[in-house]
Amino acid sequence: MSNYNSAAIEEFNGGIWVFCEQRQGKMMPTSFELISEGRKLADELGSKLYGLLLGSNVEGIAKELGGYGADGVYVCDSPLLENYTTDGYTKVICDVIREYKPEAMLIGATNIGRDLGPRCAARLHTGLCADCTHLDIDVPKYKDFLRSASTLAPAMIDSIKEDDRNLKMTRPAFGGHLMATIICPRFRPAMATVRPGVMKKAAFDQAKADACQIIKPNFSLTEADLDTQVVEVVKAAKKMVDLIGADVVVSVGRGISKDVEGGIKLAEELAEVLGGVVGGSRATIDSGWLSADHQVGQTGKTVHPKIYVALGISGAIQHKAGMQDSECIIAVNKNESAPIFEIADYGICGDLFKVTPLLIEAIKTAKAAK
Ligand SMILES: Cc1cc2nc3c(=O)[nH]c(=O)nc-3n(C[C@H](O)[C@H](O)[C@H](O)COP(=O)(O)OP(=O)(O)OC[C@H]3O[C@@H](n4cnc5c(N)ncnc54)[C@H](O)[C@@H]3O)c2cc1C
Repeated sequence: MSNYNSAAIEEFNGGIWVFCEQRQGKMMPTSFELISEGRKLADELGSKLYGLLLGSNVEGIAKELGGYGADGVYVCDSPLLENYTTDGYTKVICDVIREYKPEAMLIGATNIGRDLGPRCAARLHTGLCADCTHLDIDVPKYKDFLRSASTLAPAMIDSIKEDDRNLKMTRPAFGGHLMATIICPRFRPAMATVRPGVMKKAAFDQAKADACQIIKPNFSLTEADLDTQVVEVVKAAKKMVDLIGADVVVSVGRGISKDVEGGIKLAEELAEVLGGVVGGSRATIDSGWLSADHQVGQTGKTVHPKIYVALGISGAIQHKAGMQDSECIIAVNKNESAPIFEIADYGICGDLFKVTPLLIEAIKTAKAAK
C-alpha cells in the first residue's frame, strides 16, 4: 500500500482535476460536462482546474477543453496509451497525481471511468464516491456529527481541520429513496465518478481554448508495466440510441402492455415527427420490450432534453431521477394521480393509445401549416 496519503492534506493544492476520456482520439462528451462542472467547483475553492488527458497523439484535442473552462491540460502521450488498459492508465494517473497533488479528481462514470476510478483510489489510498449526481463545496461543520455518528477514533476526528474545504459528493442511496451526501475529509484527492449526462456542458469559448495551457508531465510507462494487451478493438455492431444527446425523448412505460408492438410504434412515430428518439422506463427494459440502451432513470441514462414525453409511465422516483431536469415534460397517463403529473409541464389524463395518434396528427398538421 502506498504511503502517499501520509502527506498532509494542505500539500494537495494542485487544483481540481478532471480525467478527460477520449476514444480513438475523439473526446467523450462527459469530459466537456465535467470540465464545465469542475470550473464552478474550482471557482468556489479559488483553485485552478486541469484536465488530465491520456492517449497517443492526443495533444491536438487538448486545447478544446479550455473552451469549456480548463485552465490547463496535463497531456500524457504514449503509443502504449493508445487504447485504454486498466493497468497502463492506472499507473500513469497515480504517478502524475503523486507528483502534482490535486485536491479533487472527477471521472465520468462511463464503463472506462467505473473501472479506472476505484482502481486509482485504492492505489492512492483515498476515498471515491461512485455515480454522483451532484457536486458541491462545503466549509465543513461536521466534527460534532462525526463524533456522534461515526466509529472514528476521537484523535482522528480532532486532526481534521475545520477550514478544510471538502468536495460534497451526492448520489442516490437505498434504491434511490434518498440522496446521500458524502465527503472525504482525511485523504486527498477526493475522488468522484459522475454519471454521464447529469452535468450541463458550458458554452464553448474559443478565446479560453486558445489560452489553455498544455502541460506535459514526466511519467514512465513501459511494456513491462502492462499485464494486458489490446489485440483488437471491436466496435458494437448494433447502433445504440443516443438518448443523452437528443433534444426530444419519447419514452414508453408499462402502460403499453396491452399492445406492446403498437405502443412502441406510436412512440417511434411521435419521436419521428418531433425529431427525437425513443426511451423507456425500466419496466419496458426488464420485460424485454426495448433494449437496455433505451432505459431512462437512476440505473439507466440521465437526460435533460428540450422535450420529454412520458407515455404510460407512472413516474417512480428512480425514473424521475433520470428525466426531471428536462426543459418541458409532457405526460400521458390514464391515472390522474400518477406521480409523473407532479413534475409534468403538460399532463394529459387519458389512454395513450387514443391520445398519441391525436398528438401525432396535430403536430403533422401544425408542421404542414408552416
Ligand atoms: C434500485 C432501483 C433502480 C431502478 N432504476 C430505474 C430506472 O433507472 N428507470 C426506471 O424507469 N425505473 C427504475 N426502477 C423501477 C421503478 O421503481 C419503477 O418500477 C418503474 O419505473 C416503473 O415503470 P413504469 O412507470 O413503466 O411502470 P408502472 O409503474 O407499472 O406504471 C405504468 C403506468 O402506465 C399507466 N397506464 C397503464 N395503461 C395505460 C394506458 N393505456 N394509457 C396511459 N397510461 C396507462 C398506469 O396508470 C401507470 O401509471 C428502479 C427500481 C429500483 C428498486
